[in-house]
Amino acid sequence: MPSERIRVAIRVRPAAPSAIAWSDGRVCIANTSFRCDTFLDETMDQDAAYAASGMAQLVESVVDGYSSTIFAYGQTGAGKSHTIFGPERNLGPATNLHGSQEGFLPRSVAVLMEAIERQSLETRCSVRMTVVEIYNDTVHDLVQPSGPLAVRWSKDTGFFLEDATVVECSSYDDIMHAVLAAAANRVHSSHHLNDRSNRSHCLVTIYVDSQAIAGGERKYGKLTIVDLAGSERAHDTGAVGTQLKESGYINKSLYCLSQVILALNSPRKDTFVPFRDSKLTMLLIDSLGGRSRTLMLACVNASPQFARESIRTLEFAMGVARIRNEPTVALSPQDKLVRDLRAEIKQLKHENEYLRSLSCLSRGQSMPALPFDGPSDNQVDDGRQDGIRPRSHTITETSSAKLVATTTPTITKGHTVPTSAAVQQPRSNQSRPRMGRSSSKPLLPVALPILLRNEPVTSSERPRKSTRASLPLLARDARLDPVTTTAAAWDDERAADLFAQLCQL
Ligand SMILES: Nc1ncnc2c1ncn2[C@@H]1O[C@H](COP(=O)(O)OP(=O)(O)OP(=O)(O)O)[C@@H](O)[C@H]1O
Repeated sequence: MPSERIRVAIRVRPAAPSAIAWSDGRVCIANTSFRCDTFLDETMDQDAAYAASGMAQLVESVVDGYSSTIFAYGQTGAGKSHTIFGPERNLGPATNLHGSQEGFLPRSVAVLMEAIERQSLETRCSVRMTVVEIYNDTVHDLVQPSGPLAVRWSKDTGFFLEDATVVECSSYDDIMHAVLAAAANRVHSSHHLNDRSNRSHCLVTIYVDSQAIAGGERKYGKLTIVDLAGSERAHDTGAVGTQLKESGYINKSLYCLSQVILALNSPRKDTFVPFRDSKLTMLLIDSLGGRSRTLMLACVNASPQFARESIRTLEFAMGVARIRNEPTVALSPQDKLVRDLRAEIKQLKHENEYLRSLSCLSRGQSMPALPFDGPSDNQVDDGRQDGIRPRSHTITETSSAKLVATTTPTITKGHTVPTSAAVQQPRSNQSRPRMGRSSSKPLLPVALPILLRNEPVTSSERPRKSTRASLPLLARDARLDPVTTTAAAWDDERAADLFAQLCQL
């Protein structure tokens, strides 16, 4: 999957009067406007907000081995927990979700379990989950509360939680029971802006391991749903004592998050990204600039009283929206090694082929037959799933000769040649071949750069009309690599016809 930007949806908590307006793809608060992907206005219920957010597509890709993250950010009382968990928190069976006020989490679990069910005839999946909170910059298990959990680093898996309780689940109800029990253990308290304010960041992570029943690669998808604690100012909340201390930790970890986002948006590629500065940023490393597909819910209160805080939330969201992630399928180390080696072999074959053709050209010889005909279909790893991108264009056997001849320098099945910038001209003019009867122009210097660049032939570059006489002869040859074919035509009068054929297709 190509790299993709983190998407941002703005969720508005209703208030009357409202300070927030939306027009032409922009949100406007107190004369400040922001562009945004998705605007979930105050009239939308949870059903409509979930459908418009696009979260369901991210959740479904978890079954294919991708990581997806949704995180809710915003001022205290802006509706983060309402959006993620729903108002009542007495979550019912999946069938009751439609039309209810349940939040994004139960809806995502329902979508996930449906996707697993749909694939159950071909794919075997196992589901596990953890629920933790980060309170005062220490991580606590919410499934079986105990002492703080250590965050460790491993070369293979990145940051991970040591000894977190992992719950095996086989149904929607299993997951929701665990989530509910865990949510009840979360630290909360009351202040001026929220009767039930969460004092910690909560991370629900659902792991989906999948493998085709017929065998093959084992994939490790992951869905992370994060309800962040709200940014707050002691002046507004009236926090003192423990609450004030909690407030300090919340704001510090959100500040670390903003520093990570600032660094990720730096134009300098070597900018240090301070992921290690807080537990929150360590655990979100995959979701920000990593291999996850991520959606941010920027929660704002529509009341004019909170316009300043809402603007700060949206400024933060605009920074997040510039970050690009590289969604990647997570494989077992063995499967990953096999994939990488296949991709490397394929690349080396291409390079070898290209060097052989260059070497033949520079000696003025036709190119000997290649020892292989490109990787067979079941060997080809097109890299689409694990984010490996080929270094130059590739055309498959099914591509038409027209495409081959006019739009790309690449020709035979799965073979690739570098772009024209890398192509060298023959060293000596004397050794250059001449065009056939119909032209005295040397063929190669004219034809090769045209064939190897990624543009059609212009009218001034076309050979004279008479050189196009015997096109049918070369119709089949036009499917061949132009480097190979042109090289074969060094000492051959058919070269001009070949060139004409390629120009005409
Ligand atoms: N879209 C909405 N529609 C109706 N009520 C909402 C909406 N959003 C939030 N609320 C209500 O506003 C109150 C505060 O919301 P919530 O607890 O979700 O805020 P929060 O951002 O999670 O706050 P904190 O960071 O302090 O935990 C709740 O009573 C909630 O039901």
